[in-house]
Amino acid sequence: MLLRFWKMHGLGNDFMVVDLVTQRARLPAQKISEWANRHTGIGFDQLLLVEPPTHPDMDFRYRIFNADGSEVENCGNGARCFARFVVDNQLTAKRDIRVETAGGPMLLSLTDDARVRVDMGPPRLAPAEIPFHAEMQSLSYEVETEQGTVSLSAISMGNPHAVVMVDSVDTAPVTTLGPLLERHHRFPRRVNVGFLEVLSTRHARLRVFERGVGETRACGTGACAAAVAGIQQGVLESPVNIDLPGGQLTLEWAGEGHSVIMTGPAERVFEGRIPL
Ligand SMILES: N[C@H](CCC[C@H](N)C(=O)O)C(=O)O
Repeated sequence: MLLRFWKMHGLGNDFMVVDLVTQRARLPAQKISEWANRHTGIGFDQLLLVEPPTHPDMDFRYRIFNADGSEVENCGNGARCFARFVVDNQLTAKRDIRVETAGGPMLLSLTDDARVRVDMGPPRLAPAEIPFHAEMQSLSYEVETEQGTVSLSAISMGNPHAVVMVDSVDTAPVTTLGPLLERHHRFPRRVNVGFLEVLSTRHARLRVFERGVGETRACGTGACAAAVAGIQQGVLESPVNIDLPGGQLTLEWAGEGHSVIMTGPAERVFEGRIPL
């Protein structure tokens, strides 16, 4: 069969998006990493699947696979593209779309200025929920690595994030410390690693070494985790604009127990079909 898909991106974090509501297909795991290859495949950071919901109060099931084929709990940039995809493909007439993910429910809303607003749900801060090995919950943790002791925040947006404060993202050790922390034994399910430079209480820069991918042009859940870490430590205030290499996201968070709200763009690049 030929599988229909859209190539999309959110601030350069790019996706293959597949409708499994009107198409019936089983996608073998090894196909994902083949298709993700930027030279011999389609090329993407993540594969996003649009599926019928398993819960009656949800509109869709939203599944996410990294380029290495690993299935993960959440993808923020992908959520905005998911909303654009299901509306533009007439899979829903709604403008507020409830999706179930492995990391919990989210509400996706198309805004008047063609951006997408996502209620990402509340961050999880308890070490066991991240998961992260620590004696007790803290705003930041000291983690021993081959490059010395690193101070970081550990936060889950359904998927695990480490946030490292840096003086400049331009000189941050993304390609050396990123992989060391991604696979650090204290993160038993690996971790996404964000490097956060605070410019003012309402503005910051961020680079992310993503679990299962490497550095991406943007990471939505990473921006959420960075905003939570900065607000908790009193160096950022809500709402905060975070500049990633691919562009800017706006994050809002009213504090522990409240959802993180992320707003940003979602673009379609092309439509395609691939033999399956
Ligand atoms: N690499 C992430 C999944 C994609 C997250 C990112 N693309 C986003 O926009 O949130 C993980 O393994 O948890």
